[in-house]
Amino acid sequence: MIAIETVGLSYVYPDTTPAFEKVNLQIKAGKKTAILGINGSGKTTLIYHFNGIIPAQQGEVKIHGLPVEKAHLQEIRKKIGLLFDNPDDQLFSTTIFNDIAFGPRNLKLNPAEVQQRVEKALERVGISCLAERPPYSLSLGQKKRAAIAGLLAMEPPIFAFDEPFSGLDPEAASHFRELLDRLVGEGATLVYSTHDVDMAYEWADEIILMKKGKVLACGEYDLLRDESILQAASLPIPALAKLFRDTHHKPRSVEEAHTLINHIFDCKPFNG
Ligand SMILES: Nc1ncnc2c1ncn2[C@@H]1O[C@H](COP(=O)(O)OP(=O)(O)OP(=O)(O)O)[C@@H](O)[C@H]1O
Repeated sequence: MIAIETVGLSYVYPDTTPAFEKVNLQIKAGKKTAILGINGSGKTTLIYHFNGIIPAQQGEVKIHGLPVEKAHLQEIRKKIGLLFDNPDDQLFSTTIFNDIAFGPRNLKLNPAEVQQRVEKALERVGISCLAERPPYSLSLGQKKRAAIAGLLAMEPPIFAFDEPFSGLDPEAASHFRELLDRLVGEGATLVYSTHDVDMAYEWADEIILMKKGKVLACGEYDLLRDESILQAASLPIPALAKLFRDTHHKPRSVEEAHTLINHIFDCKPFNG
């Protein structure tokens, strides 16, 4: 099943800067898809098209087959939750609780259900103790968690994240990844933008590689073992792909590489 589809999608900013041109994509449901590219590739502008924050100028976007257009925006925003790179763009209420409750209240859910969704979302991102704090008083990582809780409370089947791990410390990033993995395990679709090839290699099922507003390649994560494609995108080959380049092994995490190396050294004593 296709979660997000774009056909011939192009966008030029009002000052005539082109963001991307004729983008044709199919993002699979239930997968983690990384939109990978250097700065200015068009990743953010593309993601903002997914829920209609930026309306399509040319071409179209469909979410679960439903065109993203004004008449469907309410329905579209139930289907896809979008996280901005900067959580300050997403948090605007007097308290974190009210912020997270904003979406469910808009859905006209009864107060008990709103309360239950907010509490569950706060708990999932580990910030229940911050419910009554005003957003401005939180650290960046805490704000990011609060913004994510706002999406979780809407229970959409698709999540789109612009640079989800920027500004998070390693522990917070790791918790966030675990949370997102759980969501995907429960059937959610995840699409995120990044310029981090190592992260995309380790933590994406599918890759969309962009540069200067063009999609250079789409495919499974091991597309990132292809040095010529990465060169065209002005990106380096992932460290693990480089380390195991001349072997048939494809470890995707340091832990997997560690296990593999131990196994190799157990079999053949190391004399170096
Ligand atoms: N508000 C704007 N007005 C004019 N041009 C813009 C605007 N926002 C982005 N652009 C331009 O559109 C192009 C794509 O930008 P975009 O932010 O979508 O890329 P990106 O891949 O997300 O970059 P980054 O990794 O730096 O966030 C760039 O050339 C950028 O300068």
